[in-house]
Amino acid sequence: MKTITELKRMKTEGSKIVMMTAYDYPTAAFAEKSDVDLLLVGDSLGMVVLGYPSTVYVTSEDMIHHGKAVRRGARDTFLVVDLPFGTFRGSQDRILTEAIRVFQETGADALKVEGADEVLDTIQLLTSTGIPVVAHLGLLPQSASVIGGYKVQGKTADAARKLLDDAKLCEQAGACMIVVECIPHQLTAQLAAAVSIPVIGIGAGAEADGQVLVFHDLVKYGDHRLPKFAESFSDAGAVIQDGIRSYTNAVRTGTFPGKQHHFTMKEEELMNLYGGGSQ
Ligand SMILES: Nc1nc(=O)c2c([nH]1)NC[C@@H]1CN(c3ccc(C(=O)N[C@@H](CCC(=O)O)C(=O)O)cc3)CN21
Ligand SMILES: CC(C)C(=O)C(=O)O
Ligand SMILES: [Mg+2]
Repeated sequence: MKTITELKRMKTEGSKIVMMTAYDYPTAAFAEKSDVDLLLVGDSLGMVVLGYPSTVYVTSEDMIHHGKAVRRGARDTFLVVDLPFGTFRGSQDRILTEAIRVFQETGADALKVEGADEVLDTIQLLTSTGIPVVAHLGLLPQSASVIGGYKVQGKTADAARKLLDDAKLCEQAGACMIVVECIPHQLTAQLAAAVSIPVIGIGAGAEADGQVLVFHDLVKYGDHRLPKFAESFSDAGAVIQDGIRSYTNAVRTGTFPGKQHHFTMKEEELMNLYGGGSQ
């Protein structure tokens, strides 16, 4: 497993860090086999797996349920789990109780929280408790209703300056990594240079220290529209559709099940059955 120290060295050496989301056991196992550096159990699971219209309906129970499955599939990959909407605000007691529960029950290596400002205290609190924290800046899906949708962030000099300040403050608060979402690529370059912790981008250009993509986007699994920044590297949706169509066809035309799928009763038992069985 890549440790934080190794991920930091990758940043310095300029070797790109590969991260993807996973929400279940087989996907996690595939990712580990494919030598993915970091796995994220994103709260995006609410949208791509559970069918909610946004991530705000996701609960800690959801994150724990999927986090445990991913951990079982990838025991040797650095695992980040999102803290869902509303769980890292409020009293320190409440935040700690929630975070400790998710951290312990999933066996995650780090937890991710969206935002800076008031969230900086959370980053500090969790880090000082012994929970590594990944910060998340730029487009914050949990605040989409406030921002007015999924829009590119940091496009003006003022907004960019604020994001640069936030990134430094997240590092100072103890964050071990930063995910930046939907920001101009030039700003990503500046951000990555401004902090010594890895900056992982999504919709943030090639200048980030690494990239993260949602699993369902990168293999095209589902009927959702791909965000503009996403790329699908295979067409799992089409393969799955084909498979299901072939299955329905085979059942209806009688080609499945075939002889090779049959279980067979011994001839002698069959005779007993026809003959009325034991007398
Ligand atoms: N399938 C999926 N992929 C993701 O990357 C993802 C989710 N879901 N759900 C949670 C968040 C939300 N994300 C999103 C979703 C959509 C856009 C999007 O549609 N953006 C516009 C650009 C907006 C602009 O130009 O200002 C686009 O056209 O892609 C961006 C981020 C990223 N995350
Ligand atoms: C888009 C990534 C960074 C995320 O937070 C998620 O998948 O929930
Ligand atoms: Mg998320």
